Order: sequence, then C-alpha cells, then structure tokens
Amino acid sequence: TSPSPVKASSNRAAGLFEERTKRLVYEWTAGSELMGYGAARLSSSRVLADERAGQVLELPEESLILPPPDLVASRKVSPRFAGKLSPLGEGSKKLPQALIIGVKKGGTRALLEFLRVHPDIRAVGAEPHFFDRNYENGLEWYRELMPKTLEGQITMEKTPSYFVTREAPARISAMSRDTKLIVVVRDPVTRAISDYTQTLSKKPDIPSFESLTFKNRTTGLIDTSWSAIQIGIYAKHLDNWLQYFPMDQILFVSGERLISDPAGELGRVQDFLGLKRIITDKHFYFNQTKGFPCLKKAEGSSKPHCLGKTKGRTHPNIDPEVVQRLRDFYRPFNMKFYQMTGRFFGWDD
Ligand SMILES: Nc1ncnc2c1ncn2[C@@H]1O[C@H](COP(=O)(O)OS(=O)(=O)O)[C@@H](OP(=O)(O)O)[C@H]1O
Repeated sequence: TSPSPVKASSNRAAGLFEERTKRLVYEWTAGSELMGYGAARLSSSRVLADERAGQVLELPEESLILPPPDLVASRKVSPRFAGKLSPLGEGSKKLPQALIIGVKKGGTRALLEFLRVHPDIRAVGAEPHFFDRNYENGLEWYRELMPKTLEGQITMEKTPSYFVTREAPARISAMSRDTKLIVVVRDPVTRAISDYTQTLSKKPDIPSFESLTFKNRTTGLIDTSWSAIQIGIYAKHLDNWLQYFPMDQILFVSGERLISDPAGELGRVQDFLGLKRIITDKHFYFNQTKGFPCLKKAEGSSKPHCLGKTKGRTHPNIDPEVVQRLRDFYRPFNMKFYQMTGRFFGWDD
C-alpha cells in the first residue's frame, strides 16, 4: 500500500477540515442506517501472529482457548504467550495498564513491535482475545498471560477485535477505569481491501471483493453487514467506547503515518503513556525490499527486524468505481470521526 501523508498540523489541512466539517450536516441518531450493526457477525482473524519469531502461526479456532494459568506458570505452554522476562525473572505479573484495541489491519502489530523496544514496556506477543472470546476464563487467567514487570513498567497487549466488540468497553472499564486505550486507524477503504486480502490468502475461492461489497450491485447498495466494511465505520464503534471512557484516555494513531513517520507517531504514543521519548528516528530504517520501516535492532536482539511476510501484502486490484463508491460511503462517517477525535486523518481526497 502506498502511504498517504497526513499533515494534521498544516494550515491547509486544518482549513480543509474546518470547511468540510462546517459543510457537514450530520446527525448521529439512533434511527440512522447504522442501527442493527451490532447484531451483525464479525469474523475475527484466526491467525495468531508472532512476528518476534519471524513467523505466523495459522491456528484452528480451538487453539484460541488458552491453557489454564498453572500450566503457563509452570512453563508447559508455548512461549508465544510469554512476554519479555527481566534477566533475573524478577517482578510480578500485572493486568495491563494500556491496550492496543484496534483496528484490525490498521498496523497494530507494527505499533506493538515498535513499543516493545522501550525498556519500560512489557507486552504479550500473541493476541489474548480476553475481552472478546476468552472473558469467561476470568481476570486471574488473563493476568497469568502477562509478562513479569518491575515497578514503573507498563504491561500491554494488543487484540484488534476489541474495538468492534460491543461488550469490550464495559469489560475493560470493569478491570480498570484508568486503562489507556490506543487505536491504530487506517483509511477504511484500504483497510477493507487489506482485510479481504488476508481472507483471500487463506481461502482463495471466496467471491471477489467487488461482489462482496454490494448487497445489490445495480442499486449500489453496500453490504454493511460484511465485517470488512463494518469495521471501518470508526465513528460508530467509537461511540460505544465513549459510553465508558473519556476521550483523553483514548489515543488514535494514524496507520498511514506509522509507515511514513514511525518515530513521529511513536513520540505521541510515548507521551500518551507518560513515558520518556526513548524510541526515536534512530531506531528505524526504511527497508526498500519490504517497502516499510523496520527496526534497526529488534527488542532483545542486535539484528535488524522487519515484520513478517503477512504484513505488507500486495493487494489485488479493485474496480476503481467500487473504490469510489466505498469512498463516498465512508466520507460522512470519516468526517464524524475527525470531529469526534479532533484529528484530521486525510482519507477523503
Ligand atoms: N512497519 C511495517 N511493516 C509491515 N507492515 C506495516 C508496518 N507498519 C504498518 N504496517 C501495516 O500493518 C498492516 C497489518 O495490520 P495489523 O498488524 O493491525 O493486522 S492484524 O489485524 O493484526 O492482522 C499491514 O497491512 P497490509 O499492507 O494490507 O498487509 C501493513 O500495511
């Protein structure tokens, strides 16, 4: 994907944003076409990625039912669920104080891998899916998955499906009202194509993107029950989170800028987490072959590290008319999202 630069601070962008939001007469009402979306089924990824090991493990759904804490504690389980240990194995396991809650295909793995470089962050490698699929296992089970941390270190995990899980905000708030939430967002049209590309890689026989997009191609009615489309209606999902968390407890990271200026976005994230800005542009280099920024040194290693080959896939060509129709569909939702977050992401040109 070609990153589109976002210049949130430039006068031109700010002016454009103001003009557009002024023009936008948009009502966020219960009777809008968004009603009923919550009932639609969202198919979550069955892929547990562990790019630390440079590989992606395709697992059947049952594998997501994680082992009980005692097995984890006795280290009889896969180290995929183990985070970084302090050299002497000191510290204690704590519930996460910060979570990357979304969005699927936004760049969540890149953000977590980059954050792990920080000495004050300890994170779980795999996606625990606690607040969506494994909640019945209880908080103690969840805590056992966490790496040990010392005083002042932050425990983190990422599970991108939380952002679109209706129950997740209440559940996270019940764990701690102070949990800091991070959402990596990306142009919803590119995100949808990326999501489709992932499914296609696992099921090559699925219908075309174009045919899945529409309920009725002749009338141009978009199938908003298709998860690839639904996930991108960020304003609608955010509304649900705002019932439980104040806006200043949620940080939005631009997926595009995470590619074009990783150090800049990481600076914002470190500030948000109350950490010293240790991750800077010195940590990154642009890998021409991969076409993405990579780490000069991965966490716990002295070697350069790019994400695995499932990150940065080539997308199929999509009929430009369909892309345009999707752009038109998302525009009002994007405008609403810019308004809610106070940040212009530049997806609508
Ligand atoms: N540095 C770096 N290296 C590789 N890939 C990068 C990077 N930064 C962001 N991205 C983008 O991350 C996209 C995958 O997003 P996620 O990690 O959130 O996907 S997932 O939901 O966990 O499956 C992935 O999407 P695709 O390009 O569609 O594969 C990438 O565009």
